[in-house]
Amino acid sequence: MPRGIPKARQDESAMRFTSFHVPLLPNPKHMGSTYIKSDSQTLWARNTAKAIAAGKSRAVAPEEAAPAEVRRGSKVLVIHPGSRWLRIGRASDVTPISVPNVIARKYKPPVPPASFVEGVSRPHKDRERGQSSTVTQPGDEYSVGLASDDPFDAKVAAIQISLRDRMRFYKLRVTTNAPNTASIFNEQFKPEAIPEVNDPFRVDWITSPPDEDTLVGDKALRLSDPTELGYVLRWPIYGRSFNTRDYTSNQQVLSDVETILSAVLSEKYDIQPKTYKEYSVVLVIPDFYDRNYVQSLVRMLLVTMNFKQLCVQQESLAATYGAGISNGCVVDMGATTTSIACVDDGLVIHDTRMSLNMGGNDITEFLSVLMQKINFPYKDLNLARSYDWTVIEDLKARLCTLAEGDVALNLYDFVVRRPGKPAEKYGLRAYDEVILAPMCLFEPRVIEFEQKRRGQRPYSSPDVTDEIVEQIADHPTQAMIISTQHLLPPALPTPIVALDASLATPGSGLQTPSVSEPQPDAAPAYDAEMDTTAVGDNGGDVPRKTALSAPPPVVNGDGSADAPMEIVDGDDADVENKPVVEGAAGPGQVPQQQPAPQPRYPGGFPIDVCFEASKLPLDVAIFNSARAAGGDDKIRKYLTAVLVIGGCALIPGMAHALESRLQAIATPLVPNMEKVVIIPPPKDVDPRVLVWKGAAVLGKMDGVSDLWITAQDWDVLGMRGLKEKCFYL
Ligand SMILES: Nc1ncnc2c1ncn2[C@@H]1O[C@H](COP(=O)(O)OP(=O)(O)OP(=O)(O)O)[C@@H](O)[C@H]1O
Repeated sequence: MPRGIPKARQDESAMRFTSFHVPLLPNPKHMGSTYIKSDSQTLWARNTAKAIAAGKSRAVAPEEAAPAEVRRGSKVLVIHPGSRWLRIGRASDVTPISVPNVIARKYKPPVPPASFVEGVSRPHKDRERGQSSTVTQPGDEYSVGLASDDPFDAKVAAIQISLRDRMRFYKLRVTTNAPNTASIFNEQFKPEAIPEVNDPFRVDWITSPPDEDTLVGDKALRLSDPTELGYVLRWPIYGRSFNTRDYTSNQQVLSDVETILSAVLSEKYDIQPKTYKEYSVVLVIPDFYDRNYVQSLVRMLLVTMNFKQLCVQQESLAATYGAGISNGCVVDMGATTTSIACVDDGLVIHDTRMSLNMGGNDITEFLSVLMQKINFPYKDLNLARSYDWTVIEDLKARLCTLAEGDVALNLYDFVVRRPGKPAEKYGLRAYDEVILAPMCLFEPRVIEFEQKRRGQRPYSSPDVTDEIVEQIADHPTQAMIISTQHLLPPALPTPIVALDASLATPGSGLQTPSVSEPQPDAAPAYDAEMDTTAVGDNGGDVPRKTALSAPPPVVNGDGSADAPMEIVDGDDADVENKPVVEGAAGPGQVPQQQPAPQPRYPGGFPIDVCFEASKLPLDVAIFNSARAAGGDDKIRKYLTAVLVIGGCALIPGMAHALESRLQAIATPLVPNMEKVVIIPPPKDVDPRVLVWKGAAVLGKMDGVSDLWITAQDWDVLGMRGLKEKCFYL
């Protein structure tokens, strides 16, 4: 304080005694950036200058004078490719067009039949007989406690136990014998034919081979029998990359993506290839993206299709723009994937990104299996046919719920529309099937993760795989998430179980727990007893296990990810899915002496870390994502702002189902945990298009001009240019 001036007078005048300006500390978020630090950056300036010069010369050319009024964003296309839907539109549009992301391509005979990979468990009997058999006979008992040696029944029973506990907690009555009553009704139901004139939703099937070599979107799905008509039907995007199972080469899949895009632009927007150079593109990519996927798409758009310039945005970031928030944990539940990421002031926090290998398709499939257990009245159901898939998708959208209060033995109806036959109206009785199906996201034991990745080849070329390895090593989120699994007592029912210790044998690829030395990060062992009391006043309003049998703490001193092999999600059946090396000793056998080779996965880990993490139950994964953002403060911050989007967010009761389960996990683990809050999408905004809308907001902003990269930039800088312009890494 300056001498001679009483403190009171200083306060009164409120004047500073110096004009020296103390500069603010640099923002730590940007300190890692190399932006404007290397010579290569000057290319932006040069390319921008070139573009401006080109613009000026056009402006003086009278024949190319710009139109007086152009709506902002009308020359910007926003493209959000999904595994089921392609969302596309001009940034100036209010909503995008949603087109099924599918293509039918003429094929030289023999045409391969439509591929359908079962992603969820099925009863043994179904597997033996083929897909569309009914299982329950009138009088059969199908309920909790069923004495059956079929692992499928055991899995369903476990989900039912969880449901019953929740219903008991909410004091809801369980209807005994409901499956039986429903089975008898469904078995006897005879459909009623709807005359064509009375069916406003009748489908105009394509029954003879059309002239076009390719059909896209809805038109492709109208082929009565693609194989018979000489077409192969394929969905080029799967999960957060390309569908490599159904394509033999990367070029084929890219060619299909390009064909779909140009067909949609031409048919819906009348934008022809020769005018692509006038349009800029905002491309929405997954948060946990595959570099090679992004690389290929960008090259296709800038070089092959020749769009003017491009900007890439990650889904969760776009979602926060769409919702008008700057911080939150974004949970995007799509058809094949559920992705989670926390966004902090307009930046995706790397270590919080998670991608679960499950979504709406699993709910659809599981619903169909459950329906067949109660004698689904439409006997010919075959999910490989697109019109039968639509029947179950429609039932799912109308019937499925996550609100326990909605569980009742209800009567529903549905219509089957098949080529060459009149539409048929069926009646259906169902009980808890409508809630068990979506519960598979929280109890993924019925999902066959191993089966899903069978037949898929890595899209990346070898050198790009190395980049992914590097990426995982740099951002070991998933490794960390798995390695810290043992700290988590799960919400009811147990989503994580200890892996049978007998499997942790030398040569099995799994390590025997070592607890000889105390570890600093070791978690306290949990008691194995169940406690189904309520958690707290409001948030903890579900029964839960407050205690769980956790294995001995197994944290490697160096924090490596091999230790967590002692815990996996799922049930014992998942053990089959582990990378057990041939020749490993089984329980009670003498282990072989010679060390078996360790399977090597990306990042040098003995397990496929991303794959294992992709099996986590939804609530556990969200908690882990928030935890990966930092300490308890971050968990409180992100769990009080969970933004749920994507098609599955439309399931009634989803918000409460997430809230209650997350609260049950967080309350005992996080001191002073507040109430978990699920942020609804803005009023009247469909959660399926929120990401697109957010990206469109960006496409209309003036500031976005700093984010564009041109074909020249791409040519010189490639992915590096993209990262520096669009991601702020
Ligand atoms: N009302 C509804 N109730 C339940 N599920 C729904 C509803 N509407 C859509 N879905 C499901 O949402 C899923 C599609 O979600 P979305 O449109 O976000 O997919 P996508 O972006 O193509 O998928 P992905 O994110 O996996 O690439 C489908 O499984 C669909 O059945």
